[in-house]
Amino acid sequence: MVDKNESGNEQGLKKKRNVLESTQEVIHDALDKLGYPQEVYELLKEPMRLMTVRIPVRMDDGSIKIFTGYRAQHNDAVGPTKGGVRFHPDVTETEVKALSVWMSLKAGIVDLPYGGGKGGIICDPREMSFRELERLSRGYVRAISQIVGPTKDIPAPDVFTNSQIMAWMMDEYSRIREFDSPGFITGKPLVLGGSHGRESATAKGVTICIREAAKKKGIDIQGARVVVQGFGNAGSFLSKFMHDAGAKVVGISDAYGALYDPEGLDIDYLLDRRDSFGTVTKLFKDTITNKELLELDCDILVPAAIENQITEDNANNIKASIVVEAANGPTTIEGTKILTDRGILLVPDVLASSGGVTVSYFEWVQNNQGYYWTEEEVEEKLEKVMVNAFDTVYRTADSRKIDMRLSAYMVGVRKMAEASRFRGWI
Ligand SMILES: NC(=O)C1=CN([C@@H]2O[C@H](COP(=O)(O)OP(=O)(O)OC[C@H]3O[C@@H](n4cnc5c(N)ncnc54)[C@H](O)[C@@H]3O)[C@@H](O)[C@H]2O)C=CC1
Ligand SMILES: O=C(O)CCC(=O)C(=O)O
Repeated sequence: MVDKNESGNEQGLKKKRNVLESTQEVIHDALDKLGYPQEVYELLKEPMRLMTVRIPVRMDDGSIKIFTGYRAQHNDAVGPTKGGVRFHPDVTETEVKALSVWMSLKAGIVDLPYGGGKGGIICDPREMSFRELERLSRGYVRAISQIVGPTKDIPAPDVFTNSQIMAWMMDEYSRIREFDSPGFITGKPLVLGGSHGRESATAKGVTICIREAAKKKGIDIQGARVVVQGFGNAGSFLSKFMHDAGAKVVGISDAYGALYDPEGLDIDYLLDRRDSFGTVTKLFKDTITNKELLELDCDILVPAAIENQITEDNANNIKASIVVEAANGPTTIEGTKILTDRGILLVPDVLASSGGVTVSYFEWVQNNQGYYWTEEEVEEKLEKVMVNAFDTVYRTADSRKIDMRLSAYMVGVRKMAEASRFRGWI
């Protein structure tokens, strides 16, 4: 049977089914290399729980529309599950499952007391009003309220969700439980118990990984040419950080196209003009495609949008020396192999994009203790965590002569495998 989503995008779904299968392949390899038996793989290859919900929403024109949503909880042996909620027309069950597995790996790599979770709703928020989005966000929380909570599963922002949506979700959960529950969700506005540094945390973590990878490759960030796919939360902050560090951001993109200037784009202007969904290219006539963007001549390429962007079809045309994955799952297994064989240093998603969940953890800790940190404290702690994680994954790859994705999976999977064993699950 074809796993069809609302937009009927079967081809997209086929690709996304591969996302879970690819992840399973690498987990299998990682567990094998670590000497775990097959039963550990059987436990970790899929989320332990998946909830599918149907959410009726009153639209502004008075009609009722039913949306489908998911929440996947991969493994909670280490602690409560944690991960973002995505609002996107191409969301599928398979994608959400894979995203929850990646969250477990991230938590393992940066050593957080969490397992992985992830949620998604099939919808296009770009075509919904503010109030429709509020009703959808609240409806989703009501639908999943039994399986989430500050000590069970803690959501956060992801593609096309933001701090306003987190605020509505937190408010709805607090109403259901009848007490204020800031620790139910992270990525909140500062006035509702959000953390300094969360909004830019994913990009900050990616920036640290780029800096560390550049050192390994002998590339000077000053003057390095950078291409960033996606100009939302991850991509726009990253472009700004790279620009401020003296790099030349020569290409950026959004869902509608891409901009290229070999002399460097005016990042401050683009940041000023982008909308809340990370759209900016619609303002320009002279655009290129996302496909062309990925193949531009540059030193550092950062996919910061969606899955399956670097595949066997284009990996041979990538010109960057370093690819750092801010997005989840932007490179397929085949793409990874081609880039690695070509000597391109690939810093995988589960490491590179783990700054977001790290500062989400800091936010949750602050909510739990009711004591809030300064921006400097958050930055300092994030810096330490990311440098340490990069170093561990790089050294494992180097000593075992494997690519950084496999090494990151080995680092990431170990804690949950051990925790599952101590709990007597395997
Ligand atoms: N926001 C966060 O804290 C984290 C995000 N990520 C990952 O980073 C990636 C981007 O997420 P955010 O920046 O948060 O999302 P966002 O919603 O803020 O921005 C998404 C960007 O991707 C573009 N985009 C959407 N569909 C596209 C398509 N089909 N082709 C090309 N571009 C497309 C959008 O136009 C926008 O510029 C995702 O893979 C997400 O899972 C990973 C870790 C944490
Ligand atoms: O901040 C979080 O808890 C999760 C972020 C996320 O969804 C991700 O890293 O993909």
